[in-house]
Amino acid sequence: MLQLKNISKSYTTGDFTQVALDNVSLNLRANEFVAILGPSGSGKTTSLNIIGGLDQYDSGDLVINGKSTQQFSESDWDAYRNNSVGFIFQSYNLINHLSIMDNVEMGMTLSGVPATEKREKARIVLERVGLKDHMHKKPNQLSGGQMQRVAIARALANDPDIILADEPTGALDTATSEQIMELIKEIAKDKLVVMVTHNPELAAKYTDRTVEFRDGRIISDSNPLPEQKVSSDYQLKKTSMSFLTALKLSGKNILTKKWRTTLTAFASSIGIIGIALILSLSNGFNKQITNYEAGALSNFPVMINYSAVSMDLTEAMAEDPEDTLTEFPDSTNVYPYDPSENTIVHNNVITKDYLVHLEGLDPKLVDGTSYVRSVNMNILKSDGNTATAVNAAGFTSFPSKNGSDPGSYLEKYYDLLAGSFPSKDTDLVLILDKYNRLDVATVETLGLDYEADHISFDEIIGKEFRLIPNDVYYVKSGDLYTVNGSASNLMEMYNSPDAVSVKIAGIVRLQEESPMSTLSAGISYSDGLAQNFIETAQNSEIVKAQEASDDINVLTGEVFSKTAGQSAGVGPSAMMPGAGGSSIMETKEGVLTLLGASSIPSSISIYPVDFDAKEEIVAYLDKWNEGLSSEDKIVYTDMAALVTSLSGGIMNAITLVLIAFASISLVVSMIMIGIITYISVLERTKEIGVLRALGARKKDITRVFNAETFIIGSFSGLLAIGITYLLTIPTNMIIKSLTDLSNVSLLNPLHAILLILLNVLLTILGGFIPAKLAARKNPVTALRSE
Ligand SMILES: Nc1ncnc2c1ncn2[C@@H]1O[C@H](COP(=O)(O)OP(=O)(O)OP(=O)(O)O)[C@@H](O)[C@H]1O
Repeated sequence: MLQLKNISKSYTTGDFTQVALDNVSLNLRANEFVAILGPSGSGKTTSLNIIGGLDQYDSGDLVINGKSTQQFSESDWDAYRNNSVGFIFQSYNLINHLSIMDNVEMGMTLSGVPATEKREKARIVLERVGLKDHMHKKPNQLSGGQMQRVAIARALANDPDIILADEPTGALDTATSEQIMELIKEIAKDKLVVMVTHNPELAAKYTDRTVEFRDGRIISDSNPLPEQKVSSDYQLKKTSMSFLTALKLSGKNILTKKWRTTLTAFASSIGIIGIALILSLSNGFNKQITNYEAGALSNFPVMINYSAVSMDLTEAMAEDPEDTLTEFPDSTNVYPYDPSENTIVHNNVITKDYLVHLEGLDPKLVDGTSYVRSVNMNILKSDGNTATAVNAAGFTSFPSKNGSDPGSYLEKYYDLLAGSFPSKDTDLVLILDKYNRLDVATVETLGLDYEADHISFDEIIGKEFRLIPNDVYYVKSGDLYTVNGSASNLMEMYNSPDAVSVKIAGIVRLQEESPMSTLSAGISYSDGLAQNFIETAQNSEIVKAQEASDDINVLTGEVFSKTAGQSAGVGPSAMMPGAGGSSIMETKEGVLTLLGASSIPSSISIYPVDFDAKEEIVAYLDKWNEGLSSEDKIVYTDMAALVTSLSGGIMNAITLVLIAFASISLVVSMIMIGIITYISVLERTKEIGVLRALGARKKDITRVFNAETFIIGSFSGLLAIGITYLLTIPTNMIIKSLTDLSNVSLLNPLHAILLILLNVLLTILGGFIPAKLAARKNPVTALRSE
């Protein structure tokens, strides 16, 4: 039971106001077939749209089953159209990209009818309209009459109380019109059917009642119904389109324009491809750097030198760290300052306790430790007849590890070219550079022909030197000690039973795949050898004599000119045997160290097993410094950290700049998506009208277009990532040929996922305004569009 009470409706276009309905009152029975007749422009369609809730009246009231609609909200109208009204249009208004079945189901989809029930109901109504065999076709595969049957099935599917038909046979031939009218008449048996028609014969033949309009007013009614009191029990079931339905709808629409979508997706993927490539390169380079750290740089030892840079380098480089001074002042004054206050060099005083602390370091973290000891080991070599002193300045000590074979570090990183790795303290190794070169000074030390073009390994393996203990090496003459010097004496010393024989056990070279070397080429000995020498030296006569004499150098007889604290004489350069000897000889401590009285090394290098171990080692070293005054701290140098913090920072900066550039194309693609969506809105205007007529809310329309941009965004994101993965192949080939680094371009899967999400978000944003515009479209105008 439907009542139109004094309904008026007018349309204003510019200054012109057209009254479409003028105070129309009409009572309709719950079960009758009403024809609305009248000349063109008399207000027939307007009244139908108002009855169907597609258009809203200006004044009056539409009463549905006794319930006034004056207070209806937009969603009430949406629900009313969906629950209670079925529309049949002259031009069918089917959604062309959906199958017949989907078209019929749409109203039920909007009201959330479960899938199986929906399918069953659609099947029943399609059978009823005689389209059982055409269910899976698309609308454009049907004849006009069949399409109108689909429209009737759609109107019936949700079992509404009211069917509104606007010239349903207007586009059909006479025979088909009759069939359709029969169908509608049959429907009208248990429903209210209101049909607008221009054809009085059809009206007379099929309908129960004719209402005639003219100039927006009813001029005749063949079977009027007096006003009746109806109690209101009218309930509405709200509609809502799930995002999945929106996706399905837009997905099917997109399938009808595959090429356009693909091209759009490709164009909008370009920005993401740019960013993905940049990220993959930067990620790859960072990985290379990390590998480099873990490989090459992990082999960089943590060094505890006599002097170290104690402050943050950057801070030290700023001339005025407190930022209190004016640059290039106009002042006529000079400002005195003490540069030592800003000193960045820290002197480490390594003590026995510190060495004990180092012993507590977990051996699993270290490959080896090497020490620089400033002791002058008395080394002689012999050609069989004469012995000569060897300048051991070029000798280095290779890293070794407590409790392991002396050669374990070398075995890990070096190839054995001849002989064997050192297995005892008296084994020396000869380290060659990657070209198998050896500097002539070392060749000479070995007693070989340094002018020769090449020297066979055989001539080197087994070369012998002898270490002469202080008590044999130095003789007392008067109050002083001298080297037991003449040539025959040297031979005698060489043959002394106390002399320790050391031999070149093997020739080694850094492994090709090994990280870079920090050991220099030349003769290298184990720290055990130096420790043994020092142990004997500590009890030697000359050491005891020097310890007893505070101011006289027992070797030269000179008076010490400096005390230890005063001089830089105990620094590493001065402590190097043979180098800077004059300076070291100026203090008692220096001379004692040189003679082997001190077991404290001047410098320690700890070789970590890997990069993580290095972090732990550094943390362990930091522990020592806790609570110590800055002077007493032992400052280490972590070369690897210095290198990596610089390279990592630069890499990140470059990445950011490049991403900023690539982002410009993202903005462009956003605008493009906006345009494409707008075009889609224009193309789908009719569909918007149909959906609104079926009860879709404005929100649902927005959702349909958001779903469309979601699909395009996901597709273009996936496309971008796919293309990026493909592009990394040639990129890597080019980088490999240019830099010899392999697999540099490497897209992090997490970045890939984030970029896809970003792209989806941006496309939805780009299409947001057109989607909102679509939702605002007036359903009546949308339905009229072609
Ligand atoms: N959206 C609109 N904007 C402006 N005027 C409108 C609008 N819709 C309808 N009208 C006007 O309202 C009047 C009634 O239109 P309506 O479509 O109801 O007529 P009708 O009787 O259905 O005509 P026809 O038989 O030609 O379809 C007409 O003069 C029409 O121009």
